[in-house]
Amino acid sequence: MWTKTLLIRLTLRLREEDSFSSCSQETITMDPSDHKHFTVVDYVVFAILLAASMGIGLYYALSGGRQRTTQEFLMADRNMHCLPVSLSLIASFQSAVAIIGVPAEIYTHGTQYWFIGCAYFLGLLIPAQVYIPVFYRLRLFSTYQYLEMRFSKAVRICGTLTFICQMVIYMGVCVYTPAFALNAVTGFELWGTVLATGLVCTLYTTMGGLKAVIWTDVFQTLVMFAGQLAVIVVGVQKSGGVSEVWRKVWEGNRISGLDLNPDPTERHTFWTLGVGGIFLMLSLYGVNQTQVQRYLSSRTEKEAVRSCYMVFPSLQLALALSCVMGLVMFACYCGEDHSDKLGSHSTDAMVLYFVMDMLQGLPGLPGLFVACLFSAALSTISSAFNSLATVTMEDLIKPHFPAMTEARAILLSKALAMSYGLLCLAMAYLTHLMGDSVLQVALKIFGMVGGPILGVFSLGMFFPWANSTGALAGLGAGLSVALWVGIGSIFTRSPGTRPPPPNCRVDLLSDNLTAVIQTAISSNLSRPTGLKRFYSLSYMWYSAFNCFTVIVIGLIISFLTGPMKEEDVTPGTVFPLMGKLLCFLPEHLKKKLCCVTPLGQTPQVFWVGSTSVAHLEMGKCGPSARCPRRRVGVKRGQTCPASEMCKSWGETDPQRRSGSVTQPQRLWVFRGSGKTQQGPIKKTVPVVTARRVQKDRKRKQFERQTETKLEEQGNM
Ligand SMILES: CC(C)(CO)[C@@H](O)C(=O)NCCC(=O)O
Ligand code: NA
Repeated sequence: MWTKTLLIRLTLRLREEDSFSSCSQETITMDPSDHKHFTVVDYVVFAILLAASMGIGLYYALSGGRQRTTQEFLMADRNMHCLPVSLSLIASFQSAVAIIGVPAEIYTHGTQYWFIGCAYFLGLLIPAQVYIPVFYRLRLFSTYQYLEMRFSKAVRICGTLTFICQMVIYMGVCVYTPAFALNAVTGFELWGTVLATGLVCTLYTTMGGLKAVIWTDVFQTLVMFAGQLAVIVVGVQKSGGVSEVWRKVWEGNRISGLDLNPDPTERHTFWTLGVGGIFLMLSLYGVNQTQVQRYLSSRTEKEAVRSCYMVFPSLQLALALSCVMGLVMFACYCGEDHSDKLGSHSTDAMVLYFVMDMLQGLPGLPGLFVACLFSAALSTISSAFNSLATVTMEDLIKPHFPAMTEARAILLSKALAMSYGLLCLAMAYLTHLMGDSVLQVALKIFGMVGGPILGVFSLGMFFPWANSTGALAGLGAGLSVALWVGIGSIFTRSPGTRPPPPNCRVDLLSDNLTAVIQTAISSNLSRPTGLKRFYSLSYMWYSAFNCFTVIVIGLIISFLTGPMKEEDVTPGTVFPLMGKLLCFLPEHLKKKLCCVTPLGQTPQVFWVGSTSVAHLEMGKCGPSARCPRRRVGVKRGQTCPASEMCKSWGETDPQRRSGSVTQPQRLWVFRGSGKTQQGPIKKTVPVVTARRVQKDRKRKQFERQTETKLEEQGNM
């Protein structure tokens, strides 16, 4: 295999000669000791970013419901549109790590990483079609509530703790990256920057709740794109235009073809990126609380699904921008080693060096790029803080203190956001000690800790036989194997010397050839075997591998300890995957094979006046409603036994039971399957303002229908 590549490269080499990059000769005029690229304009641009973010936080702290309910603070009143939600979804996992790490990856290893874009198709389609409908219809507060409904409290707590670990470690990398890069290049105080980032972020997250987090995300995502675009435009211009950049990256062999090598230890191939990447995407966009919280804050399920689809183009754009930036950097810097000027061997730091090099002398642009880095970081950190506060509150604290007042709960949520902020600063220090490429560190964390979490959710959602013991054992096994491989990989990593900076032309130095052949031969000879081979599994497979470990162990233990029956599983928690895949089979066969119970329908939200409530209490179903409890033979608009209605609805709204409702009320009514989820319908959301009522034409029409129908029924 390698000999073939070598031959091709050799031919390339022999064909070409001469020339050095013109770009680098022109532009590297920077004095290595000169670390100050910031003019007053730059500081102003950067200050505007921070001020605007704080402003948005303040706005939501003082407007609307003033963040006095957890429903508003953590769920944005479940009233968001898809556009802000989708921009906020990309912002969650697109941090300074990607802005700096992806160009560094492309610069050193070529465009192979770009194939991760292929994983976005299924990686977003599956969440939209499978995970979002399940979570949304259960009307959860936190994803981990799902684990309790499907399995047990213990699974929920273990899931929550795993998630907290994942996010806190990831936060460390996120806080550290921009601070580290800035320090290396502009001489910004490292720990001062880390502290400032943490502080600003904690403040606006704490003040403005999820609404502020989502709207600052929108603003920050736009700043992020603008900063990257600025670097690319200026960089291309300085290196002599698009065709010149293309010529250089082509000659430098940076454009990678589709690598179909099936070897799972190969770091980046189409299979590791395009297929392993799907599982990475599922763990991030399907079951990660940060994202699920955004889906749940959407006003309807359709809107949530739409926002997930809308992530696709923006994520492709983000990926393309950072890859192109890496290529432009190559066109300018190939064959040069700037590590002595930087005092650091990290390619990550070199990316920032390149940016500042390009943008110097253009007042405002260095400021814009630093704003871009911080936007990316802040949007990720704020989302993570908010989600951490949510799970700690909903999954760890509230279940043990059910009588806590709302005011107390909100105070505690804020205190939590604050203390997680401090914890992340500590984690930033840990990253500082690790010294790997930041992109790889972040993606490894997602795979090692996120993979097992994805496994538990998938086990519950697709396999009705899985029981609580199986889930716990599976999660434990998944995490252990993940740690084993992850830590093993650190220790078996070949200590080898740092690779030289990539050459402009693969043919430039003929004496390099011997070196290349030698490395190729030695790497071929020292091909890892046995356990070492297991340790050298590509980190892009971590998510998939760990997810499957959880599922396999989970199923084995479940079958050993007594599998669950489909009837015993909480309705709406199992996705009828087999039923959908085997739709061509006759009904009785499908029933035998399990997994045919459809998901519950989205609760139909409608408003009823006091009259209709009275009627409902007397035992009339709403026009499009079925009995909330399964009743055989009850059809649309028919009367169902009063005892059933009052029992189930009385439980959900004590106010209505006492008959004191005078204003329109919102009710959740389930249509379709006839099964109701008792669990999640804990709260009815009271009182809509008169203006909103007028605005919503459809609802009014529905109300009118309700009234006439009920009058008719009353007259009968
Ligand atoms: C999560 C993906 C892979 C999604 O494209 C990408 O945004 C990425 O590589 N992120 C790295 C982690 C970060 O930017 O914080
Ligand atoms: Na971000």
